[in-house]
Amino acid sequence: MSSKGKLFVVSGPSGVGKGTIVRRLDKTDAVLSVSATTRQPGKGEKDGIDYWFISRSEFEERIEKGMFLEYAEVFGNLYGTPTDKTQEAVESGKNVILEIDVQGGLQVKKKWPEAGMIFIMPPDMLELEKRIRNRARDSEETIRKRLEEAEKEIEIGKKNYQHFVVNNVLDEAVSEVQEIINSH
Ligand SMILES: Nc1nc2c(ncn2[C@@H]2O[C@H](COP(=O)(O)OP(=O)(O)O)[C@@H](O)[C@H]2O)c(=O)[nH]1
Ligand SMILES: Nc1ncnc2c1ncn2[C@@H]1O[C@H](COP(=O)(O)OP(=O)(O)O)[C@@H](O)[C@H]1O
Repeated sequence: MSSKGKLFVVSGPSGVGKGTIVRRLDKTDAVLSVSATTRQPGKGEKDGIDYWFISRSEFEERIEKGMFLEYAEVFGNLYGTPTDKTQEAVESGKNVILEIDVQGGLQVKKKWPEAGMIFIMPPDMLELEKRIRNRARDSEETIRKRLEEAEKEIEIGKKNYQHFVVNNVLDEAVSEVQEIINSH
């Protein structure tokens, strides 16, 4: 008999390095949840690997059917965590890591109070801006929106999350998140 896995939420402002960190976590006893989204796939992104890319009408149908553990609209697109896959992984004894925004994080916390809530902080706002710019993916308009949104997300994070990790030196941030997961 294997015991059940645990659920971890990893949030933080866009560009802080959440994706980079969660990709480097130990996957021996953990899986990354693959979210559904209505946004278009980016260059090199694969369906079922990075996201499940679905239409808005399909997404809305799945909301109606109660198929999401949580969902939220972020920068004009819908994002959601499929309940079935999360449940299956937890039942099979795997920890599940959800890299989701703070609105979704709060929904998970309500439904699943024992979830580990991890918030990734930037060293400072200038460094966050640099990282968003380095990605060279967003327009000036989008960059400004993401930075504005970042301030709000950090406020919500501070009030509602349990663990805080500053992503300054990447290796150190990865180790800190790993340690939180291992000791939860
Ligand atoms: N609530 C919720 N947010 C999600 C989900 N999947 C991704 N997100 C968040 O949506 C935001 C945009 O993600 P993405 O389009 O990949 O862009 P990026 O993270 O800014 O590079 C990020 O804050 C993600 O954490 C999900 O299933 N639920
Ligand atoms: N500790 C770090 N120091 C410097 N750059 C970083 C660090 N962590 C991540 N980055 C870079 O910042 C950018 C945004 O990271 P990403 O993981 O896409 O962020 P998020 O998933 O939070 O939007 C990427 O170009 C990534 O390589």
